[in-house]
Amino acid sequence: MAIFLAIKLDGKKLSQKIAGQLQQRVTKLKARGVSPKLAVILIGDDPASQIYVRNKRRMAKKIGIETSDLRLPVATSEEKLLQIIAELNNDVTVHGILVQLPLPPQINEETIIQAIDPLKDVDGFHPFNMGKLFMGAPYAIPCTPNGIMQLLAEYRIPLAGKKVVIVGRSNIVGRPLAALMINHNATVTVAHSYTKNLFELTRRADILVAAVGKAELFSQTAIKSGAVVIDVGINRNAAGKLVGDIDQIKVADIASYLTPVPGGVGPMTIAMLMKQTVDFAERSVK
Ligand SMILES: NC(=O)C1=CN([C@@H]2O[C@H](COP(=O)(O)OP(=O)(O)OC[C@H]3O[C@@H](n4cnc5c(N)ncnc54)[C@H](OP(=O)(O)O)[C@@H]3O)[C@@H](O)[C@H]2O)C=CC1
Ligand SMILES: Nc1nc(=O)c2c([nH]1)NC[C@@H]1CN(c3ccc(C(=O)N[C@@H](CCC(=O)O)C(=O)O)cc3)C=[N+]21
Repeated sequence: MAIFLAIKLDGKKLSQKIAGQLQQRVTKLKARGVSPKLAVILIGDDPASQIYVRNKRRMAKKIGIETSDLRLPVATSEEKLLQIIAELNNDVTVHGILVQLPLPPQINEETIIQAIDPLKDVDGFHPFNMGKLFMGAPYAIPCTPNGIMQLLAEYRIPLAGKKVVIVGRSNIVGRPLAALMINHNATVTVAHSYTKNLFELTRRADILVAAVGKAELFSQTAIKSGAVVIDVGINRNAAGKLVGDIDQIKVADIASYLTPVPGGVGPMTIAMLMKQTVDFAERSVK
């Protein structure tokens, strides 16, 4: 049997290359009097969101994107949040608005997402943007799925006619990624917690995307020899170490390509968030 030593899909490196390109676009925008600005709202203290906010601030600073981080107490009311979003929608100096998910239970996620101006919706979660994406004519693309597509394109990994299995059907990752993969002519299967014989299914995938949130759920027996494996999961293992949904060491022996954790999908998510903000700022002057 062929032994593959997987090629690393280096999201950290590609995100830095993209940051360099964005820096130049931001310089041009600033020369025209427009300073791209992203507003981030974080309610409470979800650990994955904390990492995200920190890394975002760092990359925005490097590129020259202004950020305003609003940290609100976990008891914030839905009315208060809606009022803040309305102000940001009306603020012409703000090009992108992102509300960190998950939200505390007193706030309805759907209500909040629908309150964001779709033209400032950098996450691409508004039904207008999700609808456009599923119809094959996206306006804003959710950042994590977009980052995955950019990484596959950078390494010239073909998608047309490939069997893609996505495990996870969240609005953040699985569903929009399924739409993008369909748009790129892949044959897509989406698995979730009700899926039967999960590993039998994933073993047939040419490209496997794991977006579950269960530390090292997928090992060798779940993967076809030579498959491309994308690890979206961000988890802490028993020893407190940051690990993905893939058993990286074992799967590296049989996959052809593999995204590391950290340094794979995570940095690409941030790069795509920055790109979306710059895209919106450019559209505001055209
Ligand atoms: N690197 C990055 O940029 C990002 C990383 N993440 C990480 O990715 C992971 C997933 O995030 P997110 O999509 O928001 O998570 P959610 O919890 O919203 O979704 C998890 C999905 O996995 C499914 N699932 C749960 N258990 C199983 C199982 N045993 N077998 C098969 N499917 C299962 C769920 O099924 P069901 O729908 O039936 O409940 C659900 O569809 C997390 O670790 C998160 O931290 C998230 C966003 C960005
Ligand atoms: N409205 C909204 N949009 C999101 O896109 C969103 C969200 N809410 N809530 C939380 C999840 C999670 N998420 C991550 C993004 C980047 C890293 C990231 O930078 N990861 C690095 C970090 C490593 C580290 O610093 O330890 C890496 O994987 O290399 C992690 C997690 C976006 N999410």
